[in-house]
Amino acid sequence: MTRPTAAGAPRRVLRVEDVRKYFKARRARLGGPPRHIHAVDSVSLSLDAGRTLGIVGESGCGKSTLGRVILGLERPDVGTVHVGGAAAVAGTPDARGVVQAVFQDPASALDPRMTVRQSIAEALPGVDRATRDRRLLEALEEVGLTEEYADRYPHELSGGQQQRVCVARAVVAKPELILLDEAVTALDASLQTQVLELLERLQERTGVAYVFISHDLRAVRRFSDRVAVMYLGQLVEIAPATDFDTGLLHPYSVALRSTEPRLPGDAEAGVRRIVLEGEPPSAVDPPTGCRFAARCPAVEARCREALPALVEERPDHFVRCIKPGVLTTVSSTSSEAVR
Ligand SMILES: Nc1ncnc2c1ncn2[C@@H]1O[C@H](COP(=O)(O)OP(=O)(O)OP(=O)(O)O)[C@@H](O)[C@H]1O
Repeated sequence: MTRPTAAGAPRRVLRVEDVRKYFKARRARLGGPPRHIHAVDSVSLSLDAGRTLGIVGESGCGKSTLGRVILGLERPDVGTVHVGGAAAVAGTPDARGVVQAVFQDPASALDPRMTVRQSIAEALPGVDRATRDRRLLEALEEVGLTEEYADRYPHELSGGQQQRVCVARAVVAKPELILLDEAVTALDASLQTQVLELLERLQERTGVAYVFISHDLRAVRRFSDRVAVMYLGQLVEIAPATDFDTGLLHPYSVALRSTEPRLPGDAEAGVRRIVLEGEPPSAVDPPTGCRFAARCPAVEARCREALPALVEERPDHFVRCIKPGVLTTVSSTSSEAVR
């Protein structure tokens, strides 16, 4: 559900504009030139209230760094991030409370010396006690926990209950955007479903937007409205989640999608697995041209010459490739895949 503004247009709650985040890398040799890890490189995207943007890509492609920049925990070297309907700059006092986060490991996210009540109250600084208690109970109810959990310590809760407390702590300040960084990865399948359903209900009711970072492509596809695919610090594709099954256009996205484990009952006969050779190139001083060229099954000489732009190939579907759609996961014969 997208919450319309007074004028009827959707309310934008995240605007990432040409964000670059580089970290210093070790010099190749003593006295050699300084080198940088291009963790996030020229990423632009936006998100409206009530919508969910999934972010996927191999380990080290920059998903969490982008998340930390959105949260204001890292300052971008270039570019800006605006959060909330009032477009506060991430990391400034105006952005406080506008964005919250839920991370992978609830046990380490919760202070073992604090009760649930204390942990959640921390997210409401300066709020009087009566209001705080009321908001605490509302937040607990929101995540399906009763008042009796308020005075428990984290070790007295199951992993699923701990993650519910983390969600309650994230929602109690009524943020406009919540970053979910592998937020359900540590939970077993049925708990994952429960937490995702809880987040969906919350979104329908409040219009909160989610950025959902995950390695679990199945969960991303099911939970997100749009999916962004990152490779070596850059967006290579950003598309409606409905295009995720057979409509992906970048060879890397297609290969990534093809490695998703199939479950019994998946109606996907003819889907073939594309095994990528080699590791992603180093994020230190990445190659010119398409960053996926070294591993792309459909590479041509011109792919290495210049970095392709992110182009809108279909409505609301952007891809960074000079031959979009050259690879498909669905093949009419088991060997055909590269056209
Ligand atoms: N504080 C840091 N200092 C130096 N390098 C960093 C730092 N944080 C991240 N990096 C590097 O930036 C790149 C992107 O890392 P990031 O953690 O954002 O990737 P990721 O896609 O979230 O990976 P994963 O899925 O494994 O969490 C990697 O090369 C990583 O080593």
